Amino acid sequence: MTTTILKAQGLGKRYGRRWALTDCTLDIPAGHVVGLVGPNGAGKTTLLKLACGQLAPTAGSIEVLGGTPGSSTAQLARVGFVAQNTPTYAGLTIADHLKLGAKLNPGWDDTLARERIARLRLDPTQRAGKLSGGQRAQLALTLGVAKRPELLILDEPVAALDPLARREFLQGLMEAAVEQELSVVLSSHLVSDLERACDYLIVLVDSRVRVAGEVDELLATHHRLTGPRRDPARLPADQHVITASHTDRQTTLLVRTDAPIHDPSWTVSQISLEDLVLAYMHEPADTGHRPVLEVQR
Ligand SMILES: Nc1ncnc2c1ncn2[C@@H]1O[C@H](COP(=O)(O)OP(=O)(O)OP(=O)(O)O)[C@@H](O)[C@H]1O
Repeated sequence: MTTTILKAQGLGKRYGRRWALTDCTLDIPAGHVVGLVGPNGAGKTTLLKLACGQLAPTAGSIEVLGGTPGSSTAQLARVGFVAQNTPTYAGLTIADHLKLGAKLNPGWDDTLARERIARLRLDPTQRAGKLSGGQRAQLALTLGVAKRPELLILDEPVAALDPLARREFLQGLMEAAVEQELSVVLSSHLVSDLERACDYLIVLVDSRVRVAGEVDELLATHHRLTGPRRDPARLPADQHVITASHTDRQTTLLVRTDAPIHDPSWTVSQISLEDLVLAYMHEPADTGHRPVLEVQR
């Protein structure tokens, strides 16, 4: 079993003169449910399509499960891809989709597919065009997991679903990940969904990776500091300021540091995953150790 599911080095993709992804360097370990988050147009779909071999890089390199994406039938069989809007064939029944899955995928697990459809109480004779958005997404997920890939990639699979359908979909995804020892990468705009489903996070903004790592580790190394007003540039060198906001008398910082914060003038508080994602979404690409979001109140 490969220990790295995705390794990108200086990866870039250009459409005409416009870069959709720039200088992307990533090393994602196996065994995680990885959340890829970022605003519209950040490059998420581009990265996911590069990972499954639907696009070829313009610059740099990408390896998935130790191989070149889309380079062989064997490589294609190891990676499942559920595209945006969970596409299915409207005129085909659920049973037809399973037959097609069996025909196209050498590792197809028909028992798993049928059991999953039964568990979801879906009627195999129903045409996909007559399913609800949530049911269609579940069908697409079933096709993805029954292929028995080592890595399943999903591009905004829950975007069109209501909160209950989203929860059921993510529950099914997490169960499949555990039961089948499957690594998963999914993109979403909804941090609350990522919080529930993911244990590894990548924030992509303006075609660049801003932060990537295990959720627990990211939350343990990012802190909100509140205290008397001060210049963030004078913080210890190991405290990297992600955002800074000030009132006349008070400064609030979101900092990243591996070391404990001893300065008694700060009140240190934990941050949520949403705080972390929003902070990095504000961070411009070329930051060093200087404060990156200055807000005057
Ligand atoms: N086929 C294409 N031709 C030209 N430009 C493209 C093409 N596909 C994507 N782009 C551009 O590349 C950038 C990244 O697009 P991408 O679809 O990867 O972003 P995204 O993060 O998935 O966005 P969203 O959240 O809206 O789905 C965007 O500026 C987009 O306009």
